[in-house]
Amino acid sequence: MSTKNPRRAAFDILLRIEKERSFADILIDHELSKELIKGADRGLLTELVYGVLRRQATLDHIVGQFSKQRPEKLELYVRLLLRLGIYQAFFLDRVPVSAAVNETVNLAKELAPRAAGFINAVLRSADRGRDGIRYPDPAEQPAQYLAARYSHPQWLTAQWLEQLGLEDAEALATAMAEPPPFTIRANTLRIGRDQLMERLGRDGISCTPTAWSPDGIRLNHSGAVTRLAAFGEGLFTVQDESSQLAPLFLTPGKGDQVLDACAAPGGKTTQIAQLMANEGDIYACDVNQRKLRLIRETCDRLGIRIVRTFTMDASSPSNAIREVKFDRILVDAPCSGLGVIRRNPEGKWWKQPSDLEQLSVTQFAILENLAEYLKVGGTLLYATCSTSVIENEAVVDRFLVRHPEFEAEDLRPLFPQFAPLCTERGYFRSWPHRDGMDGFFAARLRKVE
Ligand SMILES: C[S@@+](CC[C@H](N)C(=O)[O-])C[C@H]1O[C@@H](n2cnc3c(N)ncnc32)[C@H](O)[C@@H]1O
Repeated sequence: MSTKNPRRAAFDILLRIEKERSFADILIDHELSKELIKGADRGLLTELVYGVLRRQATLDHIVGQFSKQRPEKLELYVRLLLRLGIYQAFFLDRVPVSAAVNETVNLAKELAPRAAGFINAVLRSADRGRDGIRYPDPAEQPAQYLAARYSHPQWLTAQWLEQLGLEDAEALATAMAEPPPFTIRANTLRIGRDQLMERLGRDGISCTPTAWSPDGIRLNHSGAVTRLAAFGEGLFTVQDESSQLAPLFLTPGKGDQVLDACAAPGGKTTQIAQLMANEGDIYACDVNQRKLRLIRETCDRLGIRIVRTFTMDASSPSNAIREVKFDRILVDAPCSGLGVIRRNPEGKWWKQPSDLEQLSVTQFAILENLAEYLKVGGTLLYATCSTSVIENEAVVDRFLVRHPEFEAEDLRPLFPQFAPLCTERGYFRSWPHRDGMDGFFAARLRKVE
């Protein structure tokens, strides 16, 4: 049976991401499903694609030191081949440098024959000169330094510096360039966390309990967990620890009427159902009708019966919820995803600072629209997986000014166990480098009159 070179497959995927803005996970899954890449090469393909996307700016910076032409002026094929070669030679212990260079040059002979000599020369001189690579001076040009050294857009490193200062921003930049942890949540409607860990252990999966989430389990590998029998039996779902904390701050109770306004694919919807012991009503809505199927599938798998799904634009009035006053509303808002860029590294290169302002307009419109659907005394939780103040505190502040019937509740006295994860203003904000989970924000707003 024929096989495919994983480096060639990685090149093809990176090319499509550059040209079409396709998502890496979908392209990798598609390639692997063809079963033309075997054994350890399957892991190598994933590592090459994600590694190059995560380290792209650093790889270009290194190329720039050994090429007369600036990396952004190079032909796309040549730039991608050099990124692949430098990534293997500098960041992959499992590939000897000689193999990294030779394999890349062989690929170049096939894909960009006229540039094969140039690629060979750059890779070999980069290897010889690896100890002399220079980066911008962190004291003089901290944003440029973090951007080149840890491979992030410079406007983003500038934002981190403003929020955290150099030392902390450097720790964040380091964490954001690493692969993320792989975390699941036990479906406590069917099994306790300890029991599930025992079961996973018997299946040969090594794991540890999460530090903060009571139902979270961190797996020490990210293999195909959805193929495990325990997944099919609905004993767990995949969800980052930060995302597992948001529903806890909402405190939904048995028998409540709950609106999950931006619900797909349903990670938090199903956790809310768990917290309600599968009793009450959850209206799970999303503007994207196709994604509602994912919520229903997960509910079926986890044995959740109290969720009804609707297509709804949460930023404008809807007939679907016209008659209802809710005890709890979750707004897990559409956002930039700046807190999860290590999971979707391709996305960080597509975002612009102006996106944050635009998103904040939608986020505010969703809050404004949903305010009236909450009962007096009820709680609305506003959450994002963004680290940006523009999408978080600024949206909440603006909402509170316009809606004096709401007040922000300080999470620290209500949840003393999570106080170390809260900001000075009593909002939840997690950071990958400090807390070992994704970057996340949540504000608990109570309707007082
Ligand atoms: C952060 S994701 C939600 C994740 C989900 N809560 C979970 O835990 O699995 C944001 C969702 O908001 C949806 N969305 C975007 N704009 C919306 C709008 N105007 N009204 C309702 N949903 C919207 C997107 O389709 C996306 O599924």
